[in-house]
Amino acid sequence: MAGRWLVTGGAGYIGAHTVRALRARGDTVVVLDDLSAGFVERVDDDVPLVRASTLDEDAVTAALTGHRLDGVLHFAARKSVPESVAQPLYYWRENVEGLRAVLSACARADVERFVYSSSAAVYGATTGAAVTEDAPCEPVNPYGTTKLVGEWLLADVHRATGLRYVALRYFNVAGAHDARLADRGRENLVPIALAAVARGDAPTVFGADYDTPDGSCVRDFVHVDDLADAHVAATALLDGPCAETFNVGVGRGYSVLEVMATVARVAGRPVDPVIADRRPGDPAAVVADVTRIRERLGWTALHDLDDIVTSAWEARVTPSASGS
Ligand SMILES: O=c1ccn([C@@H]2O[C@H](COP(=O)(O)OP(=O)(O)O[C@H]3O[C@H](CO)[C@H](O)[C@H](O)[C@H]3O)[C@@H](O)[C@H]2O)c(=O)[nH]1
Repeated sequence: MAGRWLVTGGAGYIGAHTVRALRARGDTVVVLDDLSAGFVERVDDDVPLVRASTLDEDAVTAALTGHRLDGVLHFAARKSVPESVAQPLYYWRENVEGLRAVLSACARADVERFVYSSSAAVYGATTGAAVTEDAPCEPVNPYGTTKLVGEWLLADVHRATGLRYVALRYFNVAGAHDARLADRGRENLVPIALAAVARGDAPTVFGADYDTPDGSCVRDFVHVDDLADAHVAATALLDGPCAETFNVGVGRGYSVLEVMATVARVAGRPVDPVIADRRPGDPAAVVADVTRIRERLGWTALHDLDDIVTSAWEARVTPSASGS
């Protein structure tokens, strides 16, 4: 059934890609975004944009009732690990209090379908083996803590009111559908490495002495278009009672050095990275077990690392000081 969705953070990188995928299915979308990190150019002219913070419960309620919406995809949040370490109170307000306010608005507007952006950061330092959704959650930074508390809040509300929800734990998201929707931030490996190579600078590898095949960290890189499709697939579960959590990754790890080699190939330029010290807080390997999402949703990633880096290279835009 085509839905009528409020997409919070719909002017952000992942939110805007998901708006595109929902509309391609024929769903109706209203975006709520305070544009603190999002960009108005990412919102199509024929999509209503409510310029408000998720902390403004009355504005969220009015958007839900005014547009007769029946579900929420909640992307609006802060997502920088180092920033969360420096400013935990800010992260608890934006990510936890923001979610609480949106859920409260849902209760007031009788909206009972909810998709939540969670993160592999909820697991903390994993053993390196592919991690299932039942693995212990022991986040190692405030960003991960706020995402995990959000999952607990959803579970509590589900038990109390029957709220139907799906929580998606994203692994390392990269790539772009096109330049307009692309990630404009410089917070993650792929955009940082591509920007360095475009400038003619050597990218940096944080640590080549890990207990991994080539010594650099291993991550599970998922294309943002695949992630957007996972959200569309997840909405189907909300037609009935639902309280589920899924990893969203490819199920295969690539090392930072493998990413550098892919960047060199895609950019057609030699890349000779600088090997630097380990970055504090980095687990050696984080890879998703994707059995559950494949079996329950029939979703599987279609794009590999080559597609991810190629799409990000083709869509690269002028670096901005902030934004995502
Ligand atoms: O210039 C760089 C940038 C990053 N890295 C390395 O590349 C890997 C990936 O780093 P990112 O910062 O791109 O991503 P993280 O794995 O640290 O974190 C990402 O994935 C997490 C979940 O696993 C959270 O979702 C988080 O928000 C998201 O940024 C790390 O080993 C990092 O040290 C480099 O070597 N050089």
